[in-house]
Amino acid sequence: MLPDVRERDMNLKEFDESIRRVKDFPKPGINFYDITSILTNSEAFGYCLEQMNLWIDELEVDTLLAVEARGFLFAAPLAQMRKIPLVLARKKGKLPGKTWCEEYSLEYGTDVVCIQQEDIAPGSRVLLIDDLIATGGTLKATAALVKNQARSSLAGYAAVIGLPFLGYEKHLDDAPIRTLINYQGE
Ligand SMILES: O=P(O)(O)OC[C@H]1O[C@H](OP(=O)(O)OP(=O)(O)O)[C@H](O)[C@@H]1O
Ligand SMILES: Nc1ncnc2[nH]cnc12
Repeated sequence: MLPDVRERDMNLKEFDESIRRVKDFPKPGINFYDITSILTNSEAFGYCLEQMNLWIDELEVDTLLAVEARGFLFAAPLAQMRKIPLVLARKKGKLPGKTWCEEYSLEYGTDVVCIQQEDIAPGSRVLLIDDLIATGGTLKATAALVKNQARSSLAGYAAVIGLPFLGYEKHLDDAPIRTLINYQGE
């Protein structure tokens, strides 16, 4: 479902046009939604931050957790705007100190995501942020770290782009999902 767009914001067509598509990347058959073209368009980037900021209030969030690498770009300015902690979920081997890690499957492979044990205060209410949700595997694994290891609760899942035809809703059924734009197929 496409989101409502307030009149003073970008309209949905303009926002859609700000997202570059790259066919057959990183593998044949994948239609890649490239958010770097949002970052070079300050109106589009600002629209993302403004809308995500509303989700922080709506979902009563006190901590942001961003997924490597493209989730960082949206979560970092938001965390600073709202003066709330930003926790990084990174691929295995990138974070120093004690970590919790979880393996997951991707649309195009498998990977391992980790967070630092000291970074989330137990009892936090965490919004997970990424650029795009495809199968939901990345966010599901990250959510498991928040709930089972960090003993915190999940306020929701947030991303710029959703690809619901890849089935993420069935994997992320334990908290609200928020996306700015959804694509229904290739
Ligand atoms: O919903 P899923 O099927 O899990 O897929 C979505 C994930 O895939 C992409 O990241 P990728 O693993 O390509 O890493 P990158 O951001 O570091 O390039 C994207 O940025 C999401 O994190
Ligand atoms: N189709 C896609 N476009 C961009 N990032 C992705 N991550 C997983 N699938 C993707």
